[in-house]
Amino acid sequence: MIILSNSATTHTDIILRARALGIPTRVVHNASILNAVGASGLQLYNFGQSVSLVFFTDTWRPDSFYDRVKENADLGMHTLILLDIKVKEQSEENLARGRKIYEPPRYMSIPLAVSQLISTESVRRSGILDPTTTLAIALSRVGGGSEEHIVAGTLQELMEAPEEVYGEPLHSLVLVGKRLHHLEVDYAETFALDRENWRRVAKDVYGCALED
Ligand SMILES: C[S@@+](CC[C@H](N)C(=O)[O-])C[C@H]1O[C@@H](n2cnc3c(N)ncnc32)[C@H](O)[C@@H]1O
Repeated sequence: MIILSNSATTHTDIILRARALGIPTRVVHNASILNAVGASGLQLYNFGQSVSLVFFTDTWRPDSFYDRVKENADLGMHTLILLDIKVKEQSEENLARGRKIYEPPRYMSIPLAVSQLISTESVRRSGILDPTTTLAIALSRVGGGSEEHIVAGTLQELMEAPEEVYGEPLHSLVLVGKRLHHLEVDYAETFALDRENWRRVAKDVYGCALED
């Protein structure tokens, strides 16, 4: 059995279970969003823990990701947020009736992800996510040639941009940490919705030493 990369709990679990069954394993290292996120211009060694954001419902709004984001933010680190995908999901009724009918696939969009982050901030209130002063970078289809889209801005700018700006899923979002290097700002400026505001926030709010 060959596992393409061993970078997450799922992979480690599969390898350990295969070994326990006496199945030979071999890891072939592979590209992953965990390193391809470097396409944003943010340096990989400035990232903290990655988190996943799931679709909120009226009754289920899990926000434990916020604690990880806060830990990263307190250290000035960037946070990679993986966005929920729902494929091969059954409705409760079809599940209950044992019907193998699946709902259409759903992929969390960047504006939805940002609105969920802002609504979580309004509940948790640590002040780490602010619509106009938190910078973020949205990435879709990284490594997908002309289908790759990278868009940078404040949370508010990203939430208000039309969905077409982001291209097709899969999408990820990076919250920019305060320990921001001026080269990261310069590089990601190419992707900014509003270049002037990107530099202004980086300089005035993040305290990044930028040349005017
Ligand atoms: C299970 S996770 C990661 C799995 C994948 N094997 C990897 O390590 O890249 C799936 C999530 O990763 C992110 N993702 C994976 N590939 C991506 C890509 N090419 N561009 C942007 N985000 C991606 C999306 O947020 C997606 O919902």
